Formats: sequence, structure tokens, C-alpha cells
Amino acid sequence: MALSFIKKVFTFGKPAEEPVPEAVERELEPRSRGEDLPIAEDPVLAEEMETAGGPAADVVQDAEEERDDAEPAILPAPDQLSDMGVVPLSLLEAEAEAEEDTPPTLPGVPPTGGGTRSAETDRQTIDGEDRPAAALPDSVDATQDIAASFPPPVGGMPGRVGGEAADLDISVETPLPSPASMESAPAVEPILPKGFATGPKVAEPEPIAPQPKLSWFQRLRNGLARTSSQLTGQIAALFTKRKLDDETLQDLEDLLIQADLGVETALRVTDTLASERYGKDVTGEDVSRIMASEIAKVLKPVAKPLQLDLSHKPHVILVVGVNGTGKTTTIGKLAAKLSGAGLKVMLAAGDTFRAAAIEQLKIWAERTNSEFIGTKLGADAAGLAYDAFEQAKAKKCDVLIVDTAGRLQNKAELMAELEKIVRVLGKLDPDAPHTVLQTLDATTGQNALSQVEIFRNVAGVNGLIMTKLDGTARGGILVAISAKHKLPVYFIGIGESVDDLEPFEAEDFAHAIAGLGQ
Ligand SMILES: Nc1nc2c(ncn2[C@@H]2O[C@H](COP(=O)(O)OP(=O)(O)OP(=O)(O)O)[C@@H](O)[C@H]2O)c(=O)[nH]1
Repeated sequence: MALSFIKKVFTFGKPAEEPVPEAVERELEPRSRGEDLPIAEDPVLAEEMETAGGPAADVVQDAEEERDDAEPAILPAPDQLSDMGVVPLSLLEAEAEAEEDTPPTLPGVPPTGGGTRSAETDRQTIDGEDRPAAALPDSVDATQDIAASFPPPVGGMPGRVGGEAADLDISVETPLPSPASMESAPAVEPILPKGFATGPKVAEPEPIAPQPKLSWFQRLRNGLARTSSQLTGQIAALFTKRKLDDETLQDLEDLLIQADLGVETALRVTDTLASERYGKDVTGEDVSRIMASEIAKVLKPVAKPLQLDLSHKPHVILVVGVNGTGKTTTIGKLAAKLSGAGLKVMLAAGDTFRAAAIEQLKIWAERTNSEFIGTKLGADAAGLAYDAFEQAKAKKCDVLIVDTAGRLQNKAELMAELEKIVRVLGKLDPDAPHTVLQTLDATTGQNALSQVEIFRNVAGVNGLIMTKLDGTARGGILVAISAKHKLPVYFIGIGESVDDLEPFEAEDFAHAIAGLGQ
């Protein structure tokens, strides 16, 4: 590197006018920036450089001109040169050649080719921390020996460097790690610049231990826990250290009616209790057992299986009810049971009023491997029901389940639309729809009684499914509805998932609502 400068100071008989080779000029540039010159053997020059941090370009030029004008120097013998602290040119040339052969060493980058990389040369110190050096670039262009004198960008990102060489593009192609090596490489914590800190580590969640599978009765009891605890809590409070008399019987009757069980069932319980225990001490548990027994008697006649007449091909089930009572969800759960049993099911999105309902039913159809038929939002629901029936016949489906838009029982226009759907289905088969199911939301309490009344008259409801018995304190309404309407209750729902619908069992329900075991 220093050779050209020395050549000019010690001309060694070469003509002073000889043009400076381009490479030599480029090598001179760092000096003009005041960088250390690697020669300081000439005491005069060394002093100049020491005081000025290296000669300025003009000083160098002046020195050159002075020497050009001067007589050729009488050179000392080579051995004398070394005595004077001057290295002979032959030796310098040899050194320079060796230097040219040696590839430039980038800060933080081990030398390329030829040399052997050692663990030591592959390391660099950043912020006092010893770290592996940046990855060795495969291709480095001619600008690199200059650019490389600047520290590599943090993180080893290829790109432009800052400082004086900011206008130099470094085409360093850092090879990307292969996906396989990324997978196998252990996660490396990023090293943040000073003044930054990583946030507190989020603790890994404890693995959730698998829950033991509950029986349907346990789940029913859990679902009805609010209803039963409210009921039994009030009964226990009523019968604490009290004999059974007219007053306690009246209080019990009021309590049972308030719990939505209905007047009829409340009277059954108080009559039975009076006949068995009048004038005696009675505990809350005594009352609960009698209550469970009387409720079961009311429910047994309505707890029936949904009968499918598969000679119809398809057996048509129309599902009706007030908005949000769980029609679409219940259809999905029923479809899962039927198709799981090997029946061919078609679901018809007759709720043309709510876009989400159409999509919801379609998803249920996909999940349950059922056929699906839908139409656009706002289309005639009766027309869709007719098309669905025809298609289900053509496809030899066992069961066709038709969803309908939710409607309040007091909206005459919407109830008339429902009548039309029933009429249209009857054109293809006078017995269709073969089952008209009404979904009832247990949380609505007493209002469910009038819902059944009106839907029964308009759409010929001939079976019920009560949903949302989970988490409500009003589960007693099912008893009141059963006592009043005596319509079959086929299934009950205690949750939103596919497994949360089960056939209605009178004894189980009666025990669960009374807070007793099975
Ligand atoms: N907790 C609980 N939620 C239920 C049950 N059945 C249905 N749901 C939820 O009740 C909400 C309404 O259910 P849908 O099936 O959309 O009711 P829908 O009668 O079709 O509603 P509309 O189309 O508006 O008339 C949904 O969030 C269901 O997940 C159940 O048994 N328990």
C-alpha cells in the first residue's frame, strides 16, 4: 500500500514524470483523509506525520516537486539504508507484492480464500462482548476494500454503509439460511443496541390437564345448577326447623310458581307433601324428593323420541321459533346425529332474512356431511322450501330439515309467511312437513308459553326442543310448558357445541332440577 509513496520519495532512478497509476492514486486517497501512513521510517517525515497526523496532500506534492527538481540523490548502499532506518526498495517491493496478494481484511470479516479461518479470527468484539464475526460474504465487489473499513451494519444486513462511504453500494450477498437450517437452528436472542432492553418473558402456560369426560346427566346437572340451587336454596330456607302447616304449604306453592314450574305442578307438589307429611317436621331434602317425583310424572308423557317415517324419502322437518331461540344451531346438532347414524340429510336455508343464518347452516352442512340448499338473502322462503323438497326427493335424502327465519309470535305478516311455507310443502306431499319442531329458549321464561300457543296454531307445531338450559335459573319453564301443552319434548340443549343436544329424559331432568343425584 505504502509503496508508491516511498517510490516517489526515493526515486531510484525512475523518471519523476512517470504517470501515477490509477491504483496508486486510489491508494493515496486515504492519506488525504489524514489516515495513518504505514511508513514512518524517515525521521523527518515521521515527525511531520506525528505532529500533523500525516502530511496533507499539498505537502506531499510540494515534497515531490522539490525532489523532482533536485539532483538525483546519491544513494547509500542497501546495508547503509537499513542502518539509517530505511528499508531497501527490494525489500519493500517484495513486501508490497506479498501485500497485494493478500486479500483485504474486512473488520469483523475473516479473510477470504487461501487462509484458514480460525475460531479466533472468526470473532469480533461488539460493545465489549466477544461474538462470532459476521457471515463471510460470498461475493464482494471492488468497492469493498474501502467500504469495508467502516463497521458492518448491525445485524449483518447487506446494504449501504454510512459515514464517508455512504454513497458506496456494497453488493454483499449474504446467503439466506435454508428453511431446513432455520427449523433446526436454536432460537437466537436478538442483541439490542445500548439503551434498549427486552420485555419481561411471558411465562409459558401450564399444560391443561385433560378433563374427565362427564356423563350426560352430570352435564345436565351442571347446566341446570342455577335453576336447582335457587330452588333448593329457597326450599331449605323455608323448611328450617318448621313443621308442615298451611302457611308453609302456601309459601312453598308461591315459591314453585315463581320458579316457573307452573301452577299445576306447584299444586301437585304441595298436595302430595300435605298428604304425606302434614303436621310433621319436614326437611328441604324431603321436599326436593317429592318435588322431583311430581315433576317426573308431569314430564314422562312428553319425553318422547322423534319418530321419523323414512318411507317418505325425505321425512321433512320444519324448524320454527322466535328469533335467536337456537333453530339453526339445533338443526346442525340434529344433522350431526342423523348423518352420524348413516342417514342422508339435506339442510335447507329457509332463513332468507339473515345472511349469517344462511352461512351458519352451510357450515353445519359441511361439518355434518349433509347436502345443502340455499338461496339469496331476501328471497322467498316458501319457494326455497319447495325447491329443497324436490331436490331432496331427487337425491333420495332420508331427511330434509328446513330452517326458517326467527319471528315473534305477534307479528302477523311473518306468521302468515310461515303458514305459506307449510302450505307449499304440502303441495308435494299432503303429509309434509312431517314434523314441525319449535325451538324454545329456556331463558325467556313465561313468554315461552305463549310462543308455543301461537306457533302451534299457525304452523302446526307437533314437537318441542328446549335450548339454553345451561346457565339459566328459569329451567322450570319446561315443566310448565309440558303440563300445559302436552306436546312431545324431543331434545334439550345445554350448550352451543354439537354434543350439547340430547334426548329429553323425564327422570333425569326432574332429578337435576331438584338438585338430586340420578
Ligand atoms: N348456551 C347455549 N346457547 C345456545 C344453545 N343453542 C343455541 N345457542 C346459541 O344461541 C344463539 C342463537 O342461535 P341460532 O341457532 O342462531 O338461533 P336462531 O333461532 O336460528 O336465530 P334466528 O335465525 O335469529 O332466528 C347462538 O349463539 C347459538 O350458539 C344452547 O343450548 N345453549
